[in-house]
Amino acid sequence: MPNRYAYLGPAGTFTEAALRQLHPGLTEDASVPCSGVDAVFAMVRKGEVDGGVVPLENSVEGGVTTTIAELINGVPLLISAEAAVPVRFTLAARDGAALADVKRIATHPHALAQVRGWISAHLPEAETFTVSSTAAAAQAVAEPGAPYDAAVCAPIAAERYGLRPLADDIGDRSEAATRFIRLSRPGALPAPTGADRTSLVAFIADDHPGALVELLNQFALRGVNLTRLESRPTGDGLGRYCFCIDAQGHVADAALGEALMGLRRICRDVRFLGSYPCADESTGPARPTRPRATSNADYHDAELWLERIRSGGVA
Ligand SMILES: O=C(O)C(=O)C[C@]1(C(=O)O)C=C[C@@H](O)C=C1
Repeated sequence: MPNRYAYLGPAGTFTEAALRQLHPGLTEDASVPCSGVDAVFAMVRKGEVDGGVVPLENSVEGGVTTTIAELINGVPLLISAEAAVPVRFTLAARDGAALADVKRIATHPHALAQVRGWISAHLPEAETFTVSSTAAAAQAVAEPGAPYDAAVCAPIAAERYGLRPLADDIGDRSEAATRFIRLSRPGALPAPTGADRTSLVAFIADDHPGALVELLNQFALRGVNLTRLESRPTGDGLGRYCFCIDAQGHVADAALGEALMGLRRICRDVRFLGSYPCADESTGPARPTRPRATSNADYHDAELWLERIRSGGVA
């Protein structure tokens, strides 16, 4: 049986586009739409599917909080792949409706945040409503007696649910993109490709001046570039945070491996979330020039040297 993947549905979401980018040719039976990000995590955790695709962050609106909270808490899952999808929004309505008829607009909260400027310029009187996804908004608008007049969704969702676009490309930022991740149950990691990313969550041991700097130094000293740093509440009380970190490189790289060992020594807990190939340059800054002496060969040479002097050899 082919692998089955859960995703934030229904059909026509940007998440489905990400799933298809990661698995071109995936059949309808092998893709399982879920009504929420938490439902995707639950299906993967229970082993009902082989993996799941969820949004992680958007270039305009930032992190998707449900995804981040699920990654931090509960039964650990691994990120085994990522995809970057450009997001272009359409305002779509039932056939026969004109822009002037639109009084109630439905969409996903992240999508709403990306089209706010357009709505206040073109439909300042319209009320907005948030639903579980952009495609769920399109589906709701298409229903007879729908409570909404229009949906902000992907052009493909408008088409799938038989809606007519009233305005295209209504995003306030034309270059907006969302980064999606594929979740897997813990198991063998994807092999290093030379352009990988590693994700983790660090929980500092005790709050003290410089605690965050100490954490960051583990990467800086070893020439490891970070592509994302986000503090999130641990849920244990006000003022308690953990740090979600994405770093360039694979855990199999000596420098990154040593940085993780450093974190393990100084943190209360470190949740490793996976090493996986980078989607493309749009998901992080261009590869930086590594500082001197942080390559795998440099680390190996230093390890051999230490072994030699420990066993009484000549340095
Ligand atoms: O609703 C969708 O179509 C989704 O895939 C979710 C989502 C998000 O969570 O950010 C994905 C991309 C867009 O930024 C808007 C919504």
